[in-house]
Amino acid sequence: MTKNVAAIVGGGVIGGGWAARFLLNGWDVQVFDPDPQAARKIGEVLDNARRSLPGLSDMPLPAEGRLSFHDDLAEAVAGAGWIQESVPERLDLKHKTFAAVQAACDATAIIGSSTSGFKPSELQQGAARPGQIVVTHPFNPVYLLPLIELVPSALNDADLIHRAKDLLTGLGFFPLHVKKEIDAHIADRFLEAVWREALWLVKDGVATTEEIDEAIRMGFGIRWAQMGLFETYRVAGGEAGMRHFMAQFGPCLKWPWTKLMDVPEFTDELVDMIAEQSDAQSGRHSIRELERIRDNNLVSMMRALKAQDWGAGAVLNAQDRRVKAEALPDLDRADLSQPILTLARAVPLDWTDYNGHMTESRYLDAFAQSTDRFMELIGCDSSYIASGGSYFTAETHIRHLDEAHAGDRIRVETQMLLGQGKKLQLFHRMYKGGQLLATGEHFLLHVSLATRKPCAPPAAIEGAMARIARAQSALPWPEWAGASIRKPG
Ligand SMILES: NC(=O)C1=CN([C@@H]2O[C@H](COP(=O)(O)OP(=O)(O)OC[C@H]3O[C@@H](n4cnc5c(N)ncnc54)[C@H](O)[C@@H]3O)[C@@H](O)[C@H]2O)C=CC1
Ligand SMILES: C[N+](C)(C)CC(=O)CC(=O)[O-]
Repeated sequence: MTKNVAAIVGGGVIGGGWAARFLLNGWDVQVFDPDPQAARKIGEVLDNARRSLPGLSDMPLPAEGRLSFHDDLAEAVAGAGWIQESVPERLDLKHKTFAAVQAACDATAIIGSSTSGFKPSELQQGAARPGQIVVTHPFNPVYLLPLIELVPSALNDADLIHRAKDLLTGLGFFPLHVKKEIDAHIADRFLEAVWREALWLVKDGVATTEEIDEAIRMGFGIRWAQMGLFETYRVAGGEAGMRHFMAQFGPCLKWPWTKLMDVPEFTDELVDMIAEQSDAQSGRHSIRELERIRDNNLVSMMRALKAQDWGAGAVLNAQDRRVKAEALPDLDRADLSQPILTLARAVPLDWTDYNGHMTESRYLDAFAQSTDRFMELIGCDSSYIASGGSYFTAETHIRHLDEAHAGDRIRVETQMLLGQGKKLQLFHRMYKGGQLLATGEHFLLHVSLATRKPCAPPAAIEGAMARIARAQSALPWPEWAGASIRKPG
């Protein structure tokens, strides 16, 4: 398979985020940025991405790609299948950049622009191959947030849009196809409206930057992460839903609740006032610290949404399902004479504790995921469970042998000690590379979900367990299996 190569043209806040997203998804990344500090800055973004992105999923990311920096733009775009432009938001600079890129890049490569506001047709003006350039507008931090506004013009053909969607989806993004080009696309229209209103509130002395941020993050900001605007307001309409909501609150739009159409002038006085308030609010943290706090919160919230299979969480789950078959072997692909790989993933940020390592309860969480996978392998999958049979765990013994940290890749291999009738006894070993981190021994009983009592499993499950038992019969009994905590003295 040929290696995927991305070129990053402009490696600042956004280009650095794109570089991290590509690299951690296995792409080689070639960067062009005239800033002599670009390598350091991208290195710091990458450090943050490595601790946060891999653990967002319940499946492993591919091996990291190779990162290189180039003084020559032509060299940076050579061989790249995706070129992401993230130079400053100036149309003349973007045009100059596209001309230089197109003089050197592959004609079939996709050139995505991170522009926050320019329409694709504006970006394409004067280009050698206008149809090769499309808006792919990301959200900061690009390595964590799923949304990409994919905005084509009439000059982009269906094949390019299709390929762009596929590649972005493969990188774990949610490409939102914006069908009608418009200044500032969809999301930045909102952000600009909210930003203008906030500027007025500060300028008029109504609220400080801190009070405005509290008004957002203590209330509607949390709501918006899960239901957006329309679904939230539908619920707010009570049993009569959206119609009632509009009847009640529609007229307010004509009341003096909004100043949105006027833009406050960015006088030195206003800039100083906002910068000083912002320093007072958050100046005790460095920007990198704030980024880490933001990433911790985002990962925890998105993983909570995963558990609900909702919104951004559903996007992450869909990505996990796509890579699962590749990441975890089924019974026909596994070497059954050895312990079976039942978990491969990175340690998520929200699995770590005050000691700075994976907390004890998450060892059980990981082993429980391995047990679920083993159940799936023997035929106790979601459709079987829906039909009324399952396993309950009756006893567990975990030994914690070594530490794991956020972003570390871990895997669990499972030996079946007993799989007969209603009894299932599993011995999990958790590794980081070649290092044994923990063992978990679990005794389970097959049950009827109707009676909640133990009962024998059907022949298909018995058969799968017998197949594994035969294959693993030569494996030695694990040291510590059957043991419990020793009596003191
Ligand atoms: N910062 C944000 O929140 C977001 C920004 N964007 C968009 O991303 C683009 C980049 O913005 P930021 O990363 O925030 O800016 P930035 O100022 O952090 O980074 C721009 C980078 O481009 C480099 N650069 C300047 N001239 C260049 C050239 N001729 N060739 C290659 N690199 C060059 C600079 O050295 C700098 O590293 C803009 O179009 C912006 O609208 C999109 C989403 C969010
Ligand atoms: C402020 N901004 C217009 C650059 C914001 C964006 O484009 C998206 C984001 O990440 O908020």
